[in-house]
Amino acid sequence: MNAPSPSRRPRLVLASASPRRRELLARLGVEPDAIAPPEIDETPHEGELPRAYAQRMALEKARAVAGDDAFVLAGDTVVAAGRRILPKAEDEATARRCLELLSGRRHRVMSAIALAAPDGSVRERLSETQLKFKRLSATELDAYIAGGEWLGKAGGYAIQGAAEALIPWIQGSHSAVVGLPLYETRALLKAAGFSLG
Ligand SMILES: Cc1cn([C@H]2C[C@H](O)[C@@H](COP(=O)(O)OP(=O)(O)OP(=O)(O)O)O2)c(=O)[nH]c1=O
Repeated sequence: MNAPSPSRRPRLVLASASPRRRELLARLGVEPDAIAPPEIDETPHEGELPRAYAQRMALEKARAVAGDDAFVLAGDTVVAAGRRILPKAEDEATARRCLELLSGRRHRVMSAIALAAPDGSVRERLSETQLKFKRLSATELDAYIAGGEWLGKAGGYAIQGAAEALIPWIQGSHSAVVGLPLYETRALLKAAGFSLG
């Protein structure tokens, strides 16, 4: 293992542009030594299933960020309606289409994490959560869209905001839906030698 950093633990780079991942990591008492947004092609492969896609993305993000002497942590959160991978909503029309699809039904959120070690080895975990959206009326849908919280979110919603009031049922991990499954992340970091209490 590496020489201990001044914080007396291995160096850690968070390979993510997402402020939410940083905030969630802070809840484990971990402040990354550096943050490096990964630059990768996030296009799903033809016929790729949501779980495999989330795992591939987390792995590619971790590998895309050079670790030199540091561990690199990356995550990927995918909203799946059956075998379909819902897009990250970058415009209103996409968010609306996603929410119309999710309205009144159950869906899954796959949240994958990957931790690359300085020696090149990678540990991975996956968290799968099921959620149900209430059946959204046109007024509810319009109000949610007007709120703008969908921007940049997989599946066009953010459970950490107003959308939680539209979700009567969840089975799995709330933090995984927001972007970093805390239980799995803690386990991976501990297995890699981080002391997290
Ligand atoms: C479903 C859902 C997704 N999201 C977010 C989490 C992720 O940021 C985003 C899914 O996109 P990701 O590709 O997982 O992450 P990102 O592009 O935001 O950040 P990076 O790749 O740099 O780490 O959707 C929420 O914040 N709340 C939710 O309820």
